[in-house]
Amino acid sequence: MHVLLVEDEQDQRELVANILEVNDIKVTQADSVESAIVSLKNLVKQNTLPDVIFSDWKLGTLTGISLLEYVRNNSLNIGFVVATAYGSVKHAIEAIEKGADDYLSKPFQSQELLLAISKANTAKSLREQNQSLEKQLTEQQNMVDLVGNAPCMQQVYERIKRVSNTNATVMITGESGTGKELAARALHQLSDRKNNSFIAINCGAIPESLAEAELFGAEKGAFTGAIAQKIGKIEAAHQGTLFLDEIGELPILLQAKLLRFLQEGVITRLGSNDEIQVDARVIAATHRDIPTQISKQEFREDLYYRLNVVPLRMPSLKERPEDIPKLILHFINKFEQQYGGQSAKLSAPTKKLLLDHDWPGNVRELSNKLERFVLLGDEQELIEDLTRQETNSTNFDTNMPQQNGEFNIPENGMNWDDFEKQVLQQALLKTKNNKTKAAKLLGMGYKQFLYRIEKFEL
Ligand SMILES: Nc1ncnc2c1ncn2[C@@H]1O[C@H](COP(=O)(O)OP(=O)(O)OP(=O)(O)O)[C@@H](O)[C@H]1O
Repeated sequence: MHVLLVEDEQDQRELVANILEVNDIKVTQADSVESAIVSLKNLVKQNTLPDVIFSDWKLGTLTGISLLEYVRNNSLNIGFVVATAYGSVKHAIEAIEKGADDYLSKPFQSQELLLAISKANTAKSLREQNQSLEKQLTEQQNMVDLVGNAPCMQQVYERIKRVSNTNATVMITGESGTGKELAARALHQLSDRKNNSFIAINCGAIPESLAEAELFGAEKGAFTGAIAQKIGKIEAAHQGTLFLDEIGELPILLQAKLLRFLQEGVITRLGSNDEIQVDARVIAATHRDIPTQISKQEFREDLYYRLNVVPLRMPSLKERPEDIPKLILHFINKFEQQYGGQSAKLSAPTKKLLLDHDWPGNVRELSNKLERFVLLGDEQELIEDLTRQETNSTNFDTNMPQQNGEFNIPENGMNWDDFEKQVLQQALLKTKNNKTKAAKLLGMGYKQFLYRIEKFEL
């Protein structure tokens, strides 16, 4: 332990220093508030702050309180003990009020001195622990949008924390609705770039003909309809984060241009020859299996390796059923606040249904269902919705490969895209092209359904 001892009477100071040193405590001595502050400044520079300051109350024309104020105002975490004259309770109270950890009335025994110093040292360590817990809490708070404590989610948080403050490219994989975008936002929030832009672009949602201008920008007149200069999403993310959602949908031509940006940090707007330096941290996400796309030559392998520097897999909701109760509470509170405070309560059997549900649409599906429940307050509707979905998923009256009411992958494999397209087509057929009903039939959000039927141009 290291103590800064402040006492203007030399005999007294040496006596106290002696007691401390005999007990293996390192002592730095000062004879006034001013010289104590000079010592502290030097110790701060050398990064060797004392653990405790033991200061006399009366120090020339000043008091130990001036030193205490200096320490606390400069947020120096040091234990502080004030030695007050015998019987001056007023001073003791003032010292404690101003943030001293303890006081000692003179004269004192050596054991009392050591005890007070040790108490102040403990108080300082507790403050240190508190600060570190608070810091962790703030970090957690920043990831507050991601709800869930399951071990697989803890691993996600751990990885997010570890890589957030680097510029490494992160490739987030996981089924639709597992929180890939939320994870990307958390990475941005926890980085030094947090005060700059977070620009998200869904590579699957822009028509191929406009994708280049969207990403890289375009000069006025670069193509028909380019009536003004357009700043692309990459440029807009300068000094911030660029989130490329559904990266697997990026047209192969643009994959080459994106690779160039990742390698050289420069872009060229459509219709221009000038190179523009852009400093953007790139995060990509996909629910598709990129290695399969690579084998079909739909995705560039070199781009994949450049993007997949840090892989982050978002677990499906099925993998973390223990988080469902927490998520239910979270969404009910969220939507109650959003739509004005009526209190929506779920009965135990409905909670059980939610727990047993398969959640093909993951957290997004849960969120959509609970939003509707809070809005309509109709528990029966929620129950019917959940049971209907279960029945539908086990009773395909279709020409799709199945046996005993259970879907089976044919021995010679199948084409997932064709399968998805067929399911979407059937949902539209069954609902006479009513997209809202078709989305509901598939347990999907309306937007998610639209995005998929646009993907297959249905
Ligand atoms: N862990 C979670 N905690 C709270 N909300 C979540 C969580 N995961 C997802 N959500 C919510 O679910 C919805 C979908 O999340 P998000 O858009 O991040 O998923 P995604 O994986 O990017 O989906 P997609 O692949 O379809 O784009 C959002 O409303 C989001 O707020």
